Formats: sequence, C-alpha cells, structure tokens
Amino acid sequence: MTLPSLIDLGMRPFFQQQLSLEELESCALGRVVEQHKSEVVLLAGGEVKRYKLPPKLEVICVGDWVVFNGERLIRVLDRQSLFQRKAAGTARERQLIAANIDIVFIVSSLNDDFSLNRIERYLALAREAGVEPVIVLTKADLCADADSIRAQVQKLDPLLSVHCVNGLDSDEVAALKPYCQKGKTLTFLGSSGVGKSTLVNGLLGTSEMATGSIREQDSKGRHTTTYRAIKWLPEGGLLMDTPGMRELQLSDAKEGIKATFADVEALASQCRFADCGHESEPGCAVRAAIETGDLSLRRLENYQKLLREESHNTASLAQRRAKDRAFSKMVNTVQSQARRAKKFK
Ligand SMILES: Nc1nc2c(ncn2[C@@H]2O[C@H](COP(=O)(O)OP(=O)(O)OP(=O)(O)O)[C@@H](O)[C@H]2O)c(=O)[nH]1
Ligand SMILES: [Zn+2]
Repeated sequence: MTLPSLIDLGMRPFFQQQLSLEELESCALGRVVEQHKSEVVLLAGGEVKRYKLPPKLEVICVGDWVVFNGERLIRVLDRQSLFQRKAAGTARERQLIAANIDIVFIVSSLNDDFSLNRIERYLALAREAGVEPVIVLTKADLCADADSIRAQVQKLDPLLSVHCVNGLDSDEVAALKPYCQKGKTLTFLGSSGVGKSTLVNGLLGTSEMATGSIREQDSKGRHTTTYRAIKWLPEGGLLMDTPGMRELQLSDAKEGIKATFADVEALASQCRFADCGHESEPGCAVRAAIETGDLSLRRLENYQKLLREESHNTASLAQRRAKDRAFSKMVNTVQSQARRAKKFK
C-alpha cells in the first residue's frame, strides 16, 4: 500500500479539535508507528518523518498523535486510550505501551486452558486503558460445549461482544472483520498459545499489506519499508502489536477493576455497612446475591483477588520508588563529598 492518509491512520474529530488555530495554520499531524530510545517514526499523511525525541517529549508511544512543525516536534495530543505499565507515579517512570487503540481482542482458547478469571483480568486491563474489549474464544473445533462456555462469558457482561471461532478456519475468522474497518486501531491480549498469531494471519489473509510494509518515496525513488509494530488489515484497520502488551500488570488499575465488576460494586453499595467485607456481616447484599445465585462465588473471589493484587503491585511500586529516591540521594551525597574532597587535595 502507498502511504496511508490521516483518515486511514485513525484521525477523527477527537484529535483534530485539539489543535489551536495557530497550529492548524502552521503545523501538521502525524501518528507514531515506531518508537526507539531517542527517535520516533511518524506517518504523516503522505510522508514518513523521523524525529529525535526532545527530552520534554519522551513520554510518547506507538499510536500517539503528535503535532509537528517542519523539523520540530511540538506536542503529543490527548489520548483517547492508553495501555501503560505504571512503573511508578511519575510520568518519567511510566512505561507507555500503546496509545489510541480502539478495540482489543481478548483471546482465550476453549480447551483446558479456559478461565473466566483470566478473562476478567484482561477485561480490567482493557477497561483501565479505556479500550473496548471484544472476547474471542478460539479452538472452538476442539471443544464439545463451546456454546455453554460462551454463555458463561456473556454472563460476565451482557453488553460484551463474544465470538467463538476456529482460528484455522478463515470463514469463521471473518466474523471479526467488522471490527477491522478503516480508521480503527486494534490490538490483541491473551496468554501464550491461545491462537493470537493464528487469528492475525487469518485476518491478514494473503494480502501484500500482511507484512506491514508500505511504499514510500525517497530520493532514490520508491522503496518499501516495514514497521514492526503495525500491520494494515485488508479491511483498512490498523493492527498494533507491541511486545509490551504481554507485560501488562494490574497496578493503579482500580478503575478498570471497578468497571469490570460493576455488578459487584453495585451490590456492595447496598450492604448495611459501608466497609462490609462480604464475609458474615449482617445485611450483606453481596452474600445475599450469592445465596440466590445472582452472583457467583467465583466472581466475588476473583474481584477480591484482583483488588488485592492491584493494591499489592501499586504499593510495592511506591516502595521501590521511595527506595530508588533514597538510593540516588545517597549516590549524590557520596559524589558531592568526593568532589569536595578532591577540591581540597
Ligand atoms: N485446532 C485449533 N488450533 C488452533 C486454533 N487457533 C490456534 N491453533 C493452534 O494453536 C497453536 C498456538 O497458536 P498461536 O497462534 O501460535 O498462539 P499465540 O497466541 O500467537 O501464541 P504466542 O505467540 O505464544 O503468544 C498453533 O499450533 C495453532 O495452529 C484453533 O482455533 N483451533
Ligand atoms: Zn457485603
């Protein structure tokens, strides 16, 4: 494919409206398709641009929309969604993984490996990032009761899109194509071996875009470049595949967990005691729902487990950060003592 237009890349009013009049007149927009330690690569409607990252702009990642003026990067536009590892509280220590993703396919296989708990964990990550999840249950050909498992997943959230597919059958994978239209940015989440690459291959088909390569013009004429992190789907969607997606953790993800377990949260708000532990307290609406079968014990326990894990991760990150600060203070003190000692030699 030749260089995609801004619309192909996912430009929409949410981003456009952030530009000031002055920026509209003098600047241009580009989307980050590759990020290196000190350099980013942008596709900017008809051009490929490479920029050294100014120190102030280091908080940038694949998928970001940026404003540039000639040879200068100006700023990153507000994001519609963001997957990140909050390595610690400060912006500098955050690890951004992928920005402005529209849809995440949460992939789980229907064989022995199937786990509602794991799907809930991925849902919490998707909700925390602000990305619409679509559940894809693979290996339907290896499962005798795919429909009943699918119903269990649907029960997690009646509004959730859930698909059962045999990833090796292109006709079945075609059910996912409506999500992959022009201007949409997609990504995948799921454990190793569940069939993510198989789905990607199925969606890519045999088109030349499959390699993520685009033709660009340079001084020597046309040549083809491949971007590792992105692939164009035949329907026009943009598939982002950054290795960081595999390392996502539940830290600072309370909102995502709450959104995923909105039903449990709603019940808990009806408990007699505001700090109800949902154990044996009188007037516990959560336990009552478990007794009537409206809520499963599994779901309550997973909700509590994910919250514990989240606060443990968040606390240990805060601790590590404090330790790092103490360490660098110590290093600074030693260094300045050494410098002073040298001066007086
Ligand atoms: N029978 C059957 N096999 C499948 C299906 N989807 C994937 N497989 C097989 O499962 C194995 C793992 O699939 P991959 O697509 O490599 O899984 P992955 O999620 O990309 O794995 P990682 O690269 O480790 O993250 C391969 O041997 C696939 O052929 C399916 O729907 N049915
Ligand atoms: Zn309670």
